[in-house]
Amino acid sequence: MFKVLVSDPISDMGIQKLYDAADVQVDKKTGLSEDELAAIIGEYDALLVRSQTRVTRRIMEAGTRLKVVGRAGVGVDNIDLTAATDRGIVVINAPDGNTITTCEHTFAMMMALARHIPQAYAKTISGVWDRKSFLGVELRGKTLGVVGLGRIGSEVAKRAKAFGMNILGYDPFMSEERAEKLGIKLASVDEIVRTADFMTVHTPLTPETRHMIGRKQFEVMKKGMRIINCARGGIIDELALVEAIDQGIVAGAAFDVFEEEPPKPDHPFLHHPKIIVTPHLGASTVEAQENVAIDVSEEVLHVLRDEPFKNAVNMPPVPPDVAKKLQPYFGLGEALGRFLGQIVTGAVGEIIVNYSGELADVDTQPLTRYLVKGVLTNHLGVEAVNIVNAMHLAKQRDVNIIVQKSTASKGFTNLVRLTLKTNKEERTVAGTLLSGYGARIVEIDGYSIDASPEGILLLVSHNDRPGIIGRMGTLLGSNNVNIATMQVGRKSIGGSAIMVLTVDNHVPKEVIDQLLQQPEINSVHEINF
Ligand SMILES: NC(=O)C1=CN([C@@H]2O[C@H](COP(=O)(O)OP(=O)(O)OC[C@H]3O[C@@H](n4cnc5c(N)ncnc54)[C@H](O)[C@@H]3O)[C@@H](O)[C@H]2O)C=CC1
Ligand SMILES: O=C(O)C(=O)COP(=O)(O)O
Repeated sequence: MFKVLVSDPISDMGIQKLYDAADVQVDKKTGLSEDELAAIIGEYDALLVRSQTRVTRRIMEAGTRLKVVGRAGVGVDNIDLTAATDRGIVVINAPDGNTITTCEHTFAMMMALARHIPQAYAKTISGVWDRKSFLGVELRGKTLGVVGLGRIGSEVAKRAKAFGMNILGYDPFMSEERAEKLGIKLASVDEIVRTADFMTVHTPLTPETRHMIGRKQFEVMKKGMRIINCARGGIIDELALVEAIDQGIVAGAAFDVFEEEPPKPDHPFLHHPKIIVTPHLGASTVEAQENVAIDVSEEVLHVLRDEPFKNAVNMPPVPPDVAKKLQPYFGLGEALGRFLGQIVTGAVGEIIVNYSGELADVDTQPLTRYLVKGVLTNHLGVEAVNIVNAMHLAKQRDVNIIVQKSTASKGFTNLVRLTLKTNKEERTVAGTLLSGYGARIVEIDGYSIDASPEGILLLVSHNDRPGIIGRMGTLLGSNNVNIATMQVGRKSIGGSAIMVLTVDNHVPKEVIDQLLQQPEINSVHEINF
């Protein structure tokens, strides 16, 4: 008999399958403190939560029988994924069940924003009949910019067409063909902020999306823009947004999510006449709550019964024989993926992996998952991609994965070469596992190099001229960025060259901009592992 604990308010209809299962006993105990949960979790095989229960390392460790944690929703911010993975506990979420509901909430916010509904409601019920202050705008004929065209963003775009809106969209994983089918004109974030009338974001919160709409974007933004965020707090810089509204650049904003939830009582959004807010209600409908509960219950049953499951958000254990051979390469594979994922521009259409040397004779499938995971992590977020779903996510995005094997390994006993083809460029990195030294990057876009894929790297492409290296050092040094190691690669004297620096701290955006203004420096990328 499997024992399942439901510790948050989850739809009873949705988890009926668990109640009906002859091999499952369900207990519902909501509102437990961490101490109370830690005291009882040892009896359970599965834990079902929403966002309230904090499933900490302590809970995972006390859950000696715990095989699976199910999240009835998308975000798993409240679950310690590393602790779950360490303990071999599978974490399941329900990514599809609340898509439409959140999309509809986005529209509710967009229309409330366009017609000042919350402000007009408040005034009317206060006894003031004010028809002058709330002149709205139509959606028809306006341009909507959608940043993030995944499940929710694509549905928003579809519905916006029914309102007669023109759609501009940005997502590094959206191909021209899919965009065309959805009636979306692909554009950069810059084009969107300069030309759209409304703008909505639907990305996860990642280092790349944090403050992706900030001061710089507000400076060039079309006057009168209206902005909606029903994704995650922090994608739009809150303080910069308030400034942009006060300067008359942004006409209004509608937010369901905050950088800190719940927001402090003095948060400027809560007192601004042009900002409307809801308390993270995006997924809160009867239907979505039922859907996510059904999906997560089914998946939890699969895990408990040792049947195949698909929505795991952490890493499942790898079979011991495969692990023994490949485990040492997993870190290298993921690092190569993360490296290229952070430097390519354009929509990734093809991932080509070439294994050579001693890897040519091994079943490298699990390793390929790590490479693909690394590539996708940069855009989809650490929470969304794991080795279970990496290939599935790539396929969903029409990304073609090609695996090749060859015996030529440039003198290395093993070599992993990764190439990404996007609609704009093709880039390659190769790495090896050196016994005693660990993972090394040995080639970048055909330049020989020797760098360790860890910490923070700076990749600079420049023209091979005297003085560049010195200028780089001076500029970084004067901005308090300490260089730990430096490698230079070139194909011919005076030709194009690359520099790979390991730095001890993040390089501020302004410093990268200063580097880019230097003559002979063509591109600069900070890469985080
Ligand atoms: N307010 C609420 O209650 C809810 C919020 N959400 C949030 O909504 C967001 C979207 O959810 P889904 O559509 O289900 O996720 P998804 O994974 O289907 O879509 C996210 C999309 O963002 C794209 N993306 C990543 N980095 C990007 C970048 N730098 N620029 C442009 N696009 C980028 C990805 O390629 C992906 O297609 C997530 O943050 C999720 O947590 C989801 C459900 C309810
Ligand atoms: O599913 C998500 O990511 C959400 O943001 C909704 O979370 P909730 O279950 O409403 O706390």
